Amino acid sequence: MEASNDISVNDIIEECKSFFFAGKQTTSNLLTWTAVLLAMHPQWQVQAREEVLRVCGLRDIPNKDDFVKLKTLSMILNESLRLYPPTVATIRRTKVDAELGGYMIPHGTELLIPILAVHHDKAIWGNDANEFNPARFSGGVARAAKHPIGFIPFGLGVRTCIGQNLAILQAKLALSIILQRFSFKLAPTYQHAPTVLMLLYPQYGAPIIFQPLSQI
Ligand code: HEM
Repeated sequence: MEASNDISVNDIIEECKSFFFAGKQTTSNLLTWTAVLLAMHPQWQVQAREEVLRVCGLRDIPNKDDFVKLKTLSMILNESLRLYPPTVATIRRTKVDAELGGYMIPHGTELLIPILAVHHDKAIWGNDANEFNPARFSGGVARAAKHPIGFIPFGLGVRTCIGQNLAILQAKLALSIILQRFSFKLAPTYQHAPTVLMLLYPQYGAPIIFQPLSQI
């Protein structure tokens, strides 16, 4: 029997499941790590809050014109995605025999692209590769690393993440609203233990204490 090119109901259900998984945990993961990093580095939290208040005021939810002005927040999100990329690796399979960096890769070989390792490579990021320094992104993503594709939290090429703009938009929106209203710090029970369970998670959770700015 000839295979049908029609999209079945089952195909659509499977696509929806992919989008729910690919979209939800990754973005909430990004928000978690960014909150942890801002709690660990209060000077960046203050800078991010000052920017949000300057651009959006005390209560207004950022609109589409505001988003491009939130440069510090963009730098912070990029640095968070660099240090703690929710997706730690991606995979490619060669369709033909290929040569890559002087190596012959036979057709059908699976290659693991270690996003987490690339993001912590001192040859690409310098000696402070393991430190939180959003300022490295101040000249834009292209200038942050010594290699043009040193920053790949959303993968690369034709199969790059389809939801990356949505993820950044959601993260900026959520963080702006939080920064406008709360100051936050790590709870004494926080233990820093990034671990991979499909995605990169804080193994013992991320207990954070939020204090309304109105009470400070
Ligand atoms: C911080 C949030 C996110 C991160 C870190 C992330 C990361 C990634 C990565 C690394 C890939 C593999 C790309 C490659 O192999 O080159 C991917 C693929 C994908 N992502 Fe995301 N993603 C995020 C958010 C989202 C959102 C919000 C959606 C949808 C609403 C989404 C949907 C997808 C889909 C459908 C693919 C498969 C694309 C394809 O194979 O053509 N992702 N993502």
